[in-house]
Amino acid sequence: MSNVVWSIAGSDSGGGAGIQADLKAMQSFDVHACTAITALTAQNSLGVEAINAVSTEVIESQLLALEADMKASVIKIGMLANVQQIQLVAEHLTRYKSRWETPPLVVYDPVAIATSGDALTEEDTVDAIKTHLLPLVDVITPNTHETQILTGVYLIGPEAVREAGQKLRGFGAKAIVIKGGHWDYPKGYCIDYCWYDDEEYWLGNEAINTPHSHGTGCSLSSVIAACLSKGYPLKDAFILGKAYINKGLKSAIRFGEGIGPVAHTAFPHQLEDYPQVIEAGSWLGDELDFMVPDDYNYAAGFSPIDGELGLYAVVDTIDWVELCLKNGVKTVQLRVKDAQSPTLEQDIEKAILLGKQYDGRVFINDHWQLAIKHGAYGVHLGQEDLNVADLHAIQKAGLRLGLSTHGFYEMLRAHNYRPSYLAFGAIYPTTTKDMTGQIQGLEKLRHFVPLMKAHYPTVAIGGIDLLRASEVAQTGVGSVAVVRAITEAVSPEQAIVELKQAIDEQ
Ligand SMILES: Cc1ncc(COP(=O)(O)OP(=O)(O)O)c(N)n1
Ligand SMILES: Cc1ncsc1CCOP(=O)(O)O
Ligand SMILES: [Mg+2]
Repeated sequence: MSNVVWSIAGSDSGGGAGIQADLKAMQSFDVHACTAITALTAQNSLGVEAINAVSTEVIESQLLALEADMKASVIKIGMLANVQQIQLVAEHLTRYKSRWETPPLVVYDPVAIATSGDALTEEDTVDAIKTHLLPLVDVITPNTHETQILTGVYLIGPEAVREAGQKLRGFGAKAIVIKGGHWDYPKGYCIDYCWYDDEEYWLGNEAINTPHSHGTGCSLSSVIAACLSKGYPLKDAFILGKAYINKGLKSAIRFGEGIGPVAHTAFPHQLEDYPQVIEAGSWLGDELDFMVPDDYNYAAGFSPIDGELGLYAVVDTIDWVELCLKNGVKTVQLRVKDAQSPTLEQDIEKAILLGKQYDGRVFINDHWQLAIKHGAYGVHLGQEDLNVADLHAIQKAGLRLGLSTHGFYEMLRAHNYRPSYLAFGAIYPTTTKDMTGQIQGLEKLRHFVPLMKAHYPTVAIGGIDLLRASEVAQTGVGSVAVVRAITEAVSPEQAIVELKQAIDEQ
């Protein structure tokens, strides 16, 4: 995918919102932003004095120039000043979607200007948006006010938010992000909602108390567009957008007499800036009336691990466990995927004993009941296991808990459980496990590590061989987990020595 993103939006002479905000936000996420300007607004920190719509001819000339040479992977749309502009943009999007070899994703932030020219309050404008534009939109990002204008639903609680989302889908938008910045429910919190592919995602954090929030909507949707262009799934783009805005609000300052703009900083690497993933049973989940499942079983705060995990061998037999421990691997996981294996329990028991004999940390994958029964050092679980494993029992037995994460949403979900370590993957393609659509790459690992390293031991896994081990270790990740780099090596003993050298483990 190309990292070219277009912003079709209005210029804000005050530099805080519109095209100006879009360019800064996209720059922070390292994509190239092109623009097609729809209106020249005259505004400052005190308000909008005029909206000077650009003619459809001039907009079209910008779009044609970009199309000829700099096609976008994602197109972000902001202010459209009148029905003619909406129709023109819809016509062009229709062509891009049907003719381009890689059709662009469309992110639409329906801007309602609050003073003169109130773009979204004209009935024919709203009708044109619903009829012409929304069927072409992949992600719509309205705030509370814009959601109410487009759907007629007043957002008085989570059910109303879901209903509004459903209406927007009914108009054709494929995915919905409803921004809760003006919602104040529960009091003092900012809650945002995302829906796509039949799943809903809720994020929340304490509201950040600043008047200087001009341009947050434009910036959030621009970050979402940039992250989609970089290949992040929407739930991760949503998280990163929120974290970027939170970080920007904390350092926002005024430049005129009125409301200052949200600050544009950089990729958010402080966990404190990130929102919470809201799950059923949590305090925020209760406030939002989320249904708590019958087998609800939440526990947080698992036994800590002293230091980093270093070279981490993930193997499927007792012989491999023994070979690794004997050759100085200090972290080993027994990963038996055949739950019907007749020797399962005896293998787990033996692996745990070997761990004690060689003073190694032996984790058991999946089979947490047997891990507890035989007193393992720890268990490793996936995200789906969080819904079914008895986390209380694992915690009470003092076992360490390692959790898999594939992206930023899962990372924050895992953080709700305060596990003993976090694994991130798959870094590269692998043949050991089907990781289709979940390859993270080194760039995302470079963001994961600084974000989580201060809070957890970190592990990178997936497709890591001897050649790649040092570039992975250079990200600062505390552990490199491998299967084939050891089990398919000509000399596994030699591979262990070389892998340890590559990750600089003494
Ligand atoms: C260190 C480490 N990281 C990730 C995984 C994957 O675990 P999971 O998501 O539970 O998938 P399976 O391994 O069960 O297929 C792991 N095992 N170890
Ligand atoms: C279990 C697992 N989880 C994510 S990738 C992976 C397999 C890693 O195997 P390899 O090191 O052979 O690529
Ligand atoms: Mg597992």
